[in-house]
Amino acid sequence: MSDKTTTQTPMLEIRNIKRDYHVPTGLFKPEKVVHAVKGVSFKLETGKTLAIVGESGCGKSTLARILTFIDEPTAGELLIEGKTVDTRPGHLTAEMRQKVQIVFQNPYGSLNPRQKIGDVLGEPLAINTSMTAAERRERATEMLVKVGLGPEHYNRYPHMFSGGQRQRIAIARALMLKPKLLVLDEPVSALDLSVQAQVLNLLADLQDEFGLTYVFISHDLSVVRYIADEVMVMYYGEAVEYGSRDEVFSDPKHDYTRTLFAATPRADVDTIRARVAAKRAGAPKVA
Ligand SMILES: Nc1ncnc2c1ncn2[C@@H]1O[C@H](COP(=O)(O)OP(=O)(O)OP(=O)(O)O)[C@@H](O)[C@H]1O
Repeated sequence: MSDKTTTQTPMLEIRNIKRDYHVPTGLFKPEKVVHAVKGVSFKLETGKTLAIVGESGCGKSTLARILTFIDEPTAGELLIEGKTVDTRPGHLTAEMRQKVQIVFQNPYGSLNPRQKIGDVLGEPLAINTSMTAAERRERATEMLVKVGLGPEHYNRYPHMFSGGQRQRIAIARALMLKPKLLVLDEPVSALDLSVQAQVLNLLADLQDEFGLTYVFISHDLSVVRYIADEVMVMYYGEAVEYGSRDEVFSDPKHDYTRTLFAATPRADVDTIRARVAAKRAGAPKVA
C-alpha cells in the first residue's frame, strides 16, 4: 500500500477471493478443476491505481471479471466502499453495478459496427437512467471532449476511427455512468507505443479530474511502472508479490517477479516513460 497509516475506507477490498472452474474431460470421466484464482486479497484506496501483472493464464482476467461482477467468485468477499457486494446472480444492485466499469483490450469487438458513436455512449444512460434523449446527447458530447475527441465524432461509426480513438471511445463509454472504479484489462496492449503513451496520459488526466480508482491489468512492466501506485504480481492464481510500485520494482521478493523483471528490457521502460513525458509537455490530444 502506498500509505499504510491511513484509516480511510478503501474504494475496493477483496478478501481471500477464489475462483475454480470445473472443466469436463470426457464422457464418464471426472471433471478437472482449474483453480484460476487461489485466495487473493488486497485493499485499494480512492484515486489510486493497482496494477495486476503476470503472464498469460495466471488468473488476471478472471480476477478482472470478478471485480466487475461479470463472473462470481467461488469463495471470498468483495467490498466496495466498505460494503460487501452480493455477487450472486440477481442480487447485485443497480447502484453497485454503476460504480464499477470495465475497459477491455480490444474495444472494436464490443462496438456495434452499425451503431453511431453517440448511440454507443448514450446506451448505458438509456438502460440505467431516466435521462431524456437531449440530456443523453449532452452527456455523450461532453464525454467525447473529455477523452480528446470532439462533438463532430458523435454521428460517426466505429470503423471511421483509429485504434487509439476507439480505445478513447471505450473509455468514454465506461465513464458515462460516472463510475468510481475502472477495471482496465490490458487497455493499451493492442496499440502502438506512441499511441499507448497518449492513452495512458489520458487515463492519468481522467483519474485526476474524476477522482477515479483504477485496477490496471497488464503483462507489460513498462506500462505498469508508469501507471501504478501499487503492484500485485500473480503467478498460477496466487498473488506472489504485493506492495507499492517502488517497493516491488526496487526490491522484488519472489523469484518469479525477479525472472519477470529480468525478461523486460530496461529500454522499454525508459522509452515509454520518455514518450509519456513528451506528450504531457504538450502533444496533440487525439491518438
Ligand atoms: N471459463 C473458464 N473455464 C475454464 N477454465 C478457465 C475459464 N476461464 C479461465 N480459465 C482458466 O483459468 C486460468 C486463468 O485464466 P485467465 O484468463 O484468468 O488468465 P490471464 O492471466 O488473464 O491470461 P490471459 O492474459 O491469457 O487472458 C487459466 O488456466 C484458464 O485456462
